[in-house]
Amino acid sequence: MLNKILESKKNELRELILPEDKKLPRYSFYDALKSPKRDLALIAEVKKASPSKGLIKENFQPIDIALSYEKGGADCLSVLTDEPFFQGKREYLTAIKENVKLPILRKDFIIDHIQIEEAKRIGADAILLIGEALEPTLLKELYDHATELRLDVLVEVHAQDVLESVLKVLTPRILGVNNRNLKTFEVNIEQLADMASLIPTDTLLVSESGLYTNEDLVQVKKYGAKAVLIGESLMRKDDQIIAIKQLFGESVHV
Ligand SMILES: O=P(O)(O)OC[C@@H](O)[C@@H](O)c1c[nH]c2ccccc12
Repeated sequence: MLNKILESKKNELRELILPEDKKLPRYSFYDALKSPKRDLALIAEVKKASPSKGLIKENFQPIDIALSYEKGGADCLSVLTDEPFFQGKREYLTAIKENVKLPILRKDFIIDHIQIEEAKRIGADAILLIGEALEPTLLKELYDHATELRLDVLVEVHAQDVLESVLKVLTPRILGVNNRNLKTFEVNIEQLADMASLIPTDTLLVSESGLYTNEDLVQVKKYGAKAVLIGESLMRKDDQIIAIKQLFGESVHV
């Protein structure tokens, strides 16, 4: 699946026209994760569909979802902009930026410098770079480019050997371990425990994907995660404010 997505992305980029720079406000993704509202920072994802789950949200209202995430005390947002596989749109990100004051991660498959410029113009505060999708040299070049544009970078890896090769070329300020294998879609939370000892002490560790319950959060925190990135389990609920509170084990009065 990952290879299929990357092939399609290459074709998409041939036709990419850069949007105008809307000069939207910028917020620090890193700072928000560094001083979270709870003992574990939350990056809440605005996600309509995925290749593994199909349509996740009927009657998808991206701005309403993002506003509820903000009210529920999310620290940052992640917004899918990939269209063919996740039914995302870059317009969703811009519309959310215009309505919500939280730092936003652009969730897409970035393989080229032009997408970094695009991310900045549409109002992203941070981008995602996936270790499994990029040669280490290109990963480093894209990382440096984003940093020059003052975008934060979430470097994501799934496998331990990929983590090792990434760490040879750079020390990311924020590192995400994706519990989901993007090739097989299998989820494994425990593998974070084995990888945690390899992560540099100054790097902020994010546990991504497949987190559904408060027990899951307690577990990844024990493994050293300082933040979690959650989409599906929040999106599936009718009320995202209640969904966040339940996930964090807080009492909900209805
Ligand atoms: O919906 P979940 O299982 O809570 O996962 C969210 C997020 O981690 C997932 O959407 C994701 C992680 N890495 C990605 C890379 C591309 C697209 C999507 C992703």
